[in-house]
Amino acid sequence: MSTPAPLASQSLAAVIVAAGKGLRAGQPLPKQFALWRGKPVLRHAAERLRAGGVGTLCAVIPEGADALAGEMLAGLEPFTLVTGGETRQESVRAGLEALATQAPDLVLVHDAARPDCPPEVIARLVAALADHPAAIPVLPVVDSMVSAAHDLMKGKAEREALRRVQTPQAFRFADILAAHSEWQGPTDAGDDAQVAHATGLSVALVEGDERLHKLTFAGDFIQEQAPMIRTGTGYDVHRLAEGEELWLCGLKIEHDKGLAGHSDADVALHAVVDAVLGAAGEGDIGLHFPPSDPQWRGAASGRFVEHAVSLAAAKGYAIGNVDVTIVCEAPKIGRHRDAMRAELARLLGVQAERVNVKATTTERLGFTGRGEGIAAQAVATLVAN
Ligand SMILES: Nc1ccn([C@@H]2O[C@H](COP(=O)(O)OP(=O)(O)OP(=O)(O)O)[C@@H](O)[C@H]2O)c(=O)n1
Ligand SMILES: C[C@](O)(CO)[C@H](O)COP(=O)(O)O
Repeated sequence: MSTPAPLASQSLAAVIVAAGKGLRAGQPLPKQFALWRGKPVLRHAAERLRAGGVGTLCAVIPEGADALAGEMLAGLEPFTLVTGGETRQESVRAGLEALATQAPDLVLVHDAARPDCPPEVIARLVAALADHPAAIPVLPVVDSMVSAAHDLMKGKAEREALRRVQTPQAFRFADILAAHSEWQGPTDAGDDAQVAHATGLSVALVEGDERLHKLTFAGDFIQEQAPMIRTGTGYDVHRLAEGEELWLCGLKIEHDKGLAGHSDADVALHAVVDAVLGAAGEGDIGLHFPPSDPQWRGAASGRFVEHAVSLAAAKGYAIGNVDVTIVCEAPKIGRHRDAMRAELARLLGVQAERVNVKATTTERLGFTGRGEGIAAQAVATLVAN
């Protein structure tokens, strides 16, 4: 077994197996090349791995599919294309052998047919490799289980001892390459964890994610047709306090008080971030940038906007338009409106024409009326690429 170096300094590559026939999915093309949420399944899988920190990608594809796969992966260089085998196991081995000249420290082996890989799963897998040569994402079984003899129940199966296994599966590269090379059994192992385990490697189990669902049947494609347009709303409030800076829509505004908060407390950008995350189905700002995390202390909220836009882009969506309303008695927003609009558009990566900044007072009523705080609400639409 290879000795691990500190994880941060280790190179991470991925083998994406995309050489199957996809017969059960019944798509006009093998399922990994079919469109899902507006983009080819293989493209989604590759983009999500990149977003999770993967460097070199090796896509294992059917014979003769180089041009098609190359077009689908354009812009995601560096990647290599390798011809797969009759079974998934043979395809994985071909991918690992193709990576051998680069000898990455760590490798993820991933089904192209699982297009939505959350970066946090990759983080959990890589962290587990500090203590184990292999790590796989698993989920609990929620239905009761039986063993079967044809169409008759044979006996009860112990659900508590079972897990559903997903990909990506993570390995120290030298170990999994050796395990595949040493394998003497039939070449239809269910997955690479089985190959690793059979050669004596310990395999850590980390929490998987339902988003890693494997596209298998025609229904997976019918139900997953992406809406062309998605909408999200955001709302945020921060307290006005003396001695604080006032940041609104990414601009520092001169005022006798500023907004208090863990980051720069830009209440308008926070509302926009929540609107974009909401439209993308990616939770909220607290999930991605927890106030308990010291790295976000004093952070410029523009970073949060850019991250939300990148998450939407990874799902195949671009900003349609964003409309934000700032609710305060003072300062007066009107004279800053054009600059705010321009800066917000820059952060969102769109023309200013797609952005609108409004302001209102609450007629001196409530906390905004008394000048105790500023509120903001936003609406964002996303359009499928
Ligand atoms: N010889 C093979 C078989 C499968 N795979 C890949 O392994 C993953 C998981 O396999 P599965 O979902 O079973 O895909 P298919 O074998 O293509 O599906 P089917 O059994 O419906 O034909 C898929 O990304 C598939 O492309 C592969 O690279 N090489
Ligand atoms: C690798 C795998 O996706 C882990 O769950 C699974 O074993 C693939 O099985 P399939 O029969 O090739 O769909």
